[in-house]
Amino acid sequence: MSFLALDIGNTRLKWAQYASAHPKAALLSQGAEFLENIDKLAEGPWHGMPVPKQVLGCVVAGDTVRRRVQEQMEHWEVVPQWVVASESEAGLRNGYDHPSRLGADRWVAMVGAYHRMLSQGAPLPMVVVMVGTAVTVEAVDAEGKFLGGLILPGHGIMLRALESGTAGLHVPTGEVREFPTNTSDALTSGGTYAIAGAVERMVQHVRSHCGAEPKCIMTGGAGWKMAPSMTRPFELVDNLIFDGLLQMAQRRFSSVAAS
Ligand SMILES: Nc1ncnc2c1ncn2[C@@H]1O[C@H](COP(=O)(O)OP(=O)(O)O)[C@@H](O)[C@H]1O
Ligand SMILES: CC(C)(COP(=O)(O)O)[C@@H](O)C(=O)NCCC(=O)O
Ligand SMILES: [K+]
Repeated sequence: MSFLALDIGNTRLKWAQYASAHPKAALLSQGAEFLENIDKLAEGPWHGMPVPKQVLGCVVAGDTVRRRVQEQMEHWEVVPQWVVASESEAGLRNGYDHPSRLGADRWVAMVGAYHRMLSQGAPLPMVVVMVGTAVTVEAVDAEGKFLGGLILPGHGIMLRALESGTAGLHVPTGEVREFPTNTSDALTSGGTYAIAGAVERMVQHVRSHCGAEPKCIMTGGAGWKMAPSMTRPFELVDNLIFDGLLQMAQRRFSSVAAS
């Protein structure tokens, strides 16, 4: 009866198995694999897993990776569904010029964030930050309209770009400091505050556009690294994408999920 949620980013595949396709369903098992290890899912972490009844995922790592993951599910005879961002789904409306060109992970994370915010009280505008390979900073109004968002390089990409574009920046990872006094700390702090600064600008944009203080919510594999350096309180959520996939799955599979 179980439901398998998949979040395939540019660095890692994250998976979570739930008792059913419902936001309140019990989490049965979960894991994460770097993309170089995804060809061993069936013989590794997924070996002996009860056959899921439904699979819903989002993938931004390209068609080859998606096919490699599908191969790991062939013995299950379940047809996975992959989210494509649309004009509207699960209470969200998509303000992108070309809605389907919005990264599926961004769309799903916003759905998760929106329902989380609604469950906590009166509707508020939101800033949704996802810190993964790349960093995305989304603006959503209190009615669930995605207004637009920023894409920035993540920590790793920023460091690699600086290393490859200069002669003198090959140093170990440093600490975040207000006034860095060595190259390692200068690089680490520069990247962290570049992200924090971009987020702060988006908070200002949302506040003046919506006329209300936004709820700020952050997720992604490197979210914990950013949390202490933000200029305002952020709710750090383990995986907004799984929350969003459960919301979408409940609506997409409702007739079967009820049985
Ligand atoms: N235990 C960890 N394993 C992998 N990446 C981690 C870990 N902790 C932090 N990270 C950071 O998180 C980023 C990957 O986050 P993730 O959400 O998996 O990205 P994506 O969704 O783009 O694949 C990496 O850039 C890495 O710096
Ligand atoms: C922005 C992203 C690269 C983020 O990827 P991630 O860091 O999650 O691996 C991904 O959402 C993507 O490829 N988006 C398509 C372009 C867009 O959203 O405009
Ligand atoms: K991601």
